[in-house]
Order: sequence, then structure tokens, then C-alpha cells
Amino acid sequence: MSAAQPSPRTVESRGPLTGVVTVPGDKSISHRALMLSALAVGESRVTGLLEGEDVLATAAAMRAMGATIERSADGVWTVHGVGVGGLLQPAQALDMGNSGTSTRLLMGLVASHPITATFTGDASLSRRPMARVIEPLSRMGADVTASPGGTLPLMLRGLCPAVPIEYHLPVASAQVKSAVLLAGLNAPGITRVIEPVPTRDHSERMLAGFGAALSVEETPDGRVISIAGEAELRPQDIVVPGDPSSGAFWIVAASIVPGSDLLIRNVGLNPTRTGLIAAMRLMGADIVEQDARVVGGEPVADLRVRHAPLSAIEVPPELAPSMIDEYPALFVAAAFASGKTVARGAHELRVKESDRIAAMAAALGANGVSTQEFEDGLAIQGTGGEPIPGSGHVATRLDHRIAMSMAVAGLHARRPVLLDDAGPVATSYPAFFPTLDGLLGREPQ
Ligand SMILES: O=C(O)C1=C[C@@H](OP(=O)(O)O)[C@@H](O)[C@H](O)C1
Ligand SMILES: C=C(OP(=O)(O)O)C(=O)O
Repeated sequence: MSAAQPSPRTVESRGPLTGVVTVPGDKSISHRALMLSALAVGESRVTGLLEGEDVLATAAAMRAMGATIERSADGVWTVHGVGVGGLLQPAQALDMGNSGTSTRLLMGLVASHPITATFTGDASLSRRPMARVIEPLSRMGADVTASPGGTLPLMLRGLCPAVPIEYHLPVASAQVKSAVLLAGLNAPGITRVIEPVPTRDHSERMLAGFGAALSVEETPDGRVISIAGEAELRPQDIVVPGDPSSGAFWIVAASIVPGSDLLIRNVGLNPTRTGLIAAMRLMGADIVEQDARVVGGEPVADLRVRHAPLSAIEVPPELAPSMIDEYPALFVAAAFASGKTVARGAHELRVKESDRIAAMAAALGANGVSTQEFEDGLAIQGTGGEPIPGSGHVATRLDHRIAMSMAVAGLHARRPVLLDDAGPVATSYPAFFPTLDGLLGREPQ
């Protein structure tokens, strides 16, 4: 789904970042808003949906399985759902593009419907592990034929009625948790997921908001989430808050570029997503929350971020689940701190859109930053606030977060940073470069 032709991009240092930026809708919440609306009986309306390629892949898949999904001229999306149990057999393979969330959550939905679906994706997604969802969904009765190594393309035949299970998450993953809960929506009885460490809880919040009987209990074993199956979902009006994972790039940019003072509007602050802000504050970042409010059942605020000298830290590994997508941005912040930052306990970074440990080690290294790679993390030697040398080529590896993180690094570099392909940013933040151009006062490239 990303542009077939690579779109190279150069980012250079152009002075302080000042003014206001507004972040786009949250990607995780946008996926879930479309999926649950498509399973409710009646019309739901979604405002602030992220119109990025990943979410559009989810929309296309839900349409292919019977939902009516339309965007009106004012940017509001209306969804007419088919009801839990009502998904139709898609006529063609579901193209998931670059999106792990679409793939794993939709596999959960299909698993408890009497339909068969084939899932395909781009080169990046086709390398990512699906066994983590195949295993619990097979226990619920789904029949999956995957490519060697448990990857896409794969074919999943659902079972209806499916078998409700109790599942202890072996890996901290909101996608695996959500896949099982979504399969449980149409399984008779109670499906239970136990997560030893909390991961983003948007599925739980939204399922409850749509009227599913869902309970969450804190126990010594972790959070126990129970959902009663054969649920009937009531249509909703949903307002999607801004994506903290997109806001992260501006938080880091304003922190590292001397003289910067940015107001970042509409940042979701669900506590399962705020690890980057916590880590940046430990490094000495100046981040002030303003106008705290609740949007769509989620805490939101505007963030004023001013440049501040950063100091190296040992990144607390317990922050990992709440900042899992923000490590590439954090590694860039670390490149400008005084001292050596060490981030361990983040092995999951190896199985994202790229191997984000290797990709960032290579990208920073090419631009004169010294790093040390561990199996589960990275150590980064910071400049103490000086610009990095720059002039290196960055392989973005079909990974939006590598592209945006290294673009931010280029904002405080002696010579430009060169991205081989900025196209992947369209998956989660299509307006990223136009926004950056606007902040730098230059014509969109
Ligand atoms: O559930 C979600 O919306 C997501 C969960 C995380 O993945 P994992 O579940 O693989 O950690 C995250 O990396 C991804 O960007 C979105
Ligand atoms: C890991 C990510 O997304 P996904 O798993 O949905 O591809 C991400 O957006 O950083």
C-alpha cells in the first residue's frame, strides 16, 4: 500500500521549532473504532479518525466483510455495522499493507465467525511473527494455514461457535490480548485474558463503551480481563483523541533543538501510553501539560515542550509496554543527551515494522552517533547537546517510525540527514512532513 517508488527526503537543521502543532488521531483507537462500529447493529459515527494507510487497510477489510463505511465531506466517518456474528466471507484476500494491528485484531474477529479469510501484507508485514495469535486462536477453534515461520500470507478459517478460553499472555502485547478478546466477542461463554504487565487498554475501554460485558480485575498474576461472548454491541459516537506516538516526535524535536518552544495539541495521555513522556522527564525534558480533558473516554492534554539540556539515563525496562513504539524517538533524544543512555528489556523492538534496534543502530551510526547493540536494546552515546555530524544515509526499512525519528535527528545535525524513503510515514502520520515544513517555514517538498 505504500508508494511503490521510494521517496527520498533530506532533513537539515533550520533553527528552533516554535508554534503550534496538532497531532492526528490515535492509530490504535482508530482501528478499534472501525472494527467495533462494524460489529454494532446500526450507525456509528467516528470523528478524528486517523486517515493513514494502516487504518484505511482496516476500513477496507471491514467493508470486504459486509460493513458500510463512508467518509463525509466534514471528515466524519459513518459506519453501519453487521452485528456480532454477522461478518461475511470476503471475496478476496484482505490486504493488510504494513499494519500489524489490522492483521492480528482482524484475525481475532474472523476466528469466531463461520468464514475464511486470507491475509496478505507488504514485505515488512510478511516477515512479522503471527504465531503469537495463531496459537490462542487455534485453541479457540480457528484453523490457520500460514507461510513458513508462521508469517503472512496466511489463511484463517473461523469456527462458530468458537471455544472460549483462558489465556495467559506469554508476551506483553496489546495486539495478542485484543485478538483473543475480539474472538471472544462471538464465542459462547466467558473468554479470559491474563496479562502479567499492563499493555495499552484501548480495546477494553472501547468494548465496554459499546456495551460488551467486560470486567477487569487486578490480581497477583496480573490483570484479568473477562469478556462475555455472543455480545450485542450498541452503535456509538466516537471522538478519537490525538496519537501520543505521533506527538512523541515533536516532544523529542522541541527538546533537542536549542531555542524551541512548541505547543503540541490534542495528545492522548492514556497511562498505558505515556512511557516516552516519563522517560523524557527523567532525562530532564521540559514538558508541561495544559488544558487536561477527557476525549472519547481517554485523558488528553496539550503539551508545551521547551528545549532543555538532556542527561543520559538507564531507561527503566518497566516503561517498555507504555512506550514500545517510541523507542526510536527516544534513541534520538539520547543522541543529544550528556552521557550514555542504556535501554534494555525491549526485545519486542526486533519484530516491529523493522528490527528497530538494528535499524536505529545503523541509522544513528551512519550519522556519526556511537551506539552499542544488545539483543534486547541499545546504548547511545550522546553529544551533550551539540549537533550530531549528520550526512549519513538512513535506510528506513518500510518503517514509518525510523523515518520520522531520523527526520527529527536531522533537525540538529551539522550536515543533512538523508532518508532513502520517507513514504512509510503515510501509514501513521501522512501530515508529518507538511507539518515539519510548516514549522520550518519552508515550502512543502
Ligand atoms: O494494539 C495496538 O494497537 C498496538 C500494540 C503494539 O503492538 P504489540 O501488541 O505487538 O506490542 C504497538 O506496537 C502497535 O503499534 C499498536
Ligand atoms: C508497531 C506498529 O504498528 P503495527 O504493529 O500496527 O504495524 C507501530 O505503529 O509502531
